[in-house]
Amino acid sequence: MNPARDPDATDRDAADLDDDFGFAEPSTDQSFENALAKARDGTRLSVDDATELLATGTDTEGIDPVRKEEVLELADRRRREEVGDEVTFVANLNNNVTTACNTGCLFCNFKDSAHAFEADSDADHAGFTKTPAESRAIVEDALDMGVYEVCSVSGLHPALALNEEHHEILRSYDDPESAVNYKPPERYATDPGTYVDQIEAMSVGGVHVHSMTPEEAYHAARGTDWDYETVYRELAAAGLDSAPGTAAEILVDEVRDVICPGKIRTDDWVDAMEGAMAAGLDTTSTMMYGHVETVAHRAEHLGVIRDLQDRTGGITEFVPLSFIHQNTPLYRHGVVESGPSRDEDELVVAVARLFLDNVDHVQASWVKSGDAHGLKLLNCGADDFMGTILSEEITKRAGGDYGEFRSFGDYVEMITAIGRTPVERSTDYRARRRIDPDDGPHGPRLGPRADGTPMLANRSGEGPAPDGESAGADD
Ligand SMILES: C[S@@+](CC[C@H](N)C(=O)[O-])C[C@H]1O[C@@H](n2cnc3c(N)ncnc32)[C@H](O)[C@@H]1O
Ligand SMILES: Nc1c(NC[C@H](O)[C@H](O)[C@H](O)CO)[nH]c(=O)[nH]c1=O
Ligand SMILES: N[C@@H](Cc1ccc(O)cc1)C(=O)O
Ligand code: SF4
Repeated sequence: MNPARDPDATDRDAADLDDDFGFAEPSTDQSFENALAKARDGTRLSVDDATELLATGTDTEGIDPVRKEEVLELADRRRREEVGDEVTFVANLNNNVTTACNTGCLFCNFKDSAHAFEADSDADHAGFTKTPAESRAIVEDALDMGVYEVCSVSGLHPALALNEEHHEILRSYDDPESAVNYKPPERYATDPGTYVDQIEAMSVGGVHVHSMTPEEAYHAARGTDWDYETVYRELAAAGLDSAPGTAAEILVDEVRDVICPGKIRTDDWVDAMEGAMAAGLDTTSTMMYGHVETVAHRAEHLGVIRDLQDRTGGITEFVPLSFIHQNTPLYRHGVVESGPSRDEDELVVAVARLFLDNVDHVQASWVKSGDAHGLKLLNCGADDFMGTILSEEITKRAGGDYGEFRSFGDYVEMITAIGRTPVERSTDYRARRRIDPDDGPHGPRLGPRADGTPMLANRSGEGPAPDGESAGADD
């Protein structure tokens, strides 16, 4: 066990942490000024350049406010040159299938110990497992509200297998629980079905199914010799349209060893993403930052994503995920004192825009940052403001309280308030609809059943939820 993951650690300051983790202090042979000049000229940035920009110079402690503004301004200009003044968002729904997971990531409070879900368990848990039929009903309901996409990411439930053949393989192990993290569905109070069952259930009425992260694809292949392309092809045949690039966290193994020792390593994550794209799926890419990593790790992570995109071209967007700390093991055990500062959020968005010259879209998240700061991030290089989502469990359980829903009316008001043009998009950004702010009331039109009716308007007595209040589907 890594001594850095001392569960009794308390009240350590950042300097101690650096020592404890044994991470090198960021320093490069590049200067901030040179890196900035390269960004200004549009020269492709190196990982060292990105480190300097993220640090506003590794030669000084902390973030220099004047240098930060220089980086943000360049990124905002680059955004305008590359994608213009439109701000996109998607009419979508989150449908997490299960919170049962034994992977033990220390930044995550979404998961519940899978033992608590067993039929004969007395343990209390606040989580859930949905059957395929329940998933279908939730998606059907959301289709009627006009959604284009269902985004589905879940815990690695021990009874989840790709398909029946996978169940047979997993069952055939001696001691499948410890050998391949498997327990048969009959041991649990609720059977989630197979991954294929869940995708088939959600793939209804022409909705776009965005699901199966690299970590889930690993789980869907565990104990077999199937490669990722084979797994994703099977899922695509069941109706999967694209894969979320979460489970990326920080794509540097010395950081993964600390925050998610049970997860796949960086090379495996990259393999899974390549497998998804070889199977013809689009993907998104993410980085969850602001916990134990240094700016050099963030820069290296961006390097991994840019290289992957050079090889594949299938990444539609980059989604920075600001670490929400309040209820997580990392914070409760005193390993970190907080998530990232707003300055860090702004610099991550800006440097992503400048460094990822082959990824068109950078997302700002109202779930992670709230409306006001989310809008600020749209002036630091971001051009997408995520989606309506209707339900949010990951950030909420981690302690975030910016709510679970934004209506088209909210979006139009926010985006026009910063002088930009609101645009409804498809998941892959190929379908785009500019919205005339004066032509309200606003609702989705790209979804297979969308007719412009405001979302939630056809639900009795329910209006859009104000900030901080739940408007999502019940789990
Ligand atoms: C909760 S997992 C669910 C899917 C699957 N189990 C996996 O790990 O890919 C999805 C992603 O949520 C993000 N996440 C989890 N906890 C978070 C937190 N406290 N703050 C910000 N993002 C978080 C992580 O990037 C993680 O990969
Ligand atoms: N940034 C967050 C997202 N982003 C995902 C988008 O809503 C959408 O699924 C994607 O852009 C593909 O079209 N989702 C969350 O649940 N939480 C976030 O913080
Ligand atoms: N990153 C995923 C979706 C996602 C993001 C953050 C989360 O906490 C959960 C899911 C995507 O856009 O493809
Ligand atoms: S991040 Fe995903 S794999 Fe890790 S504990 Fe949470 S749900 Fe499980």
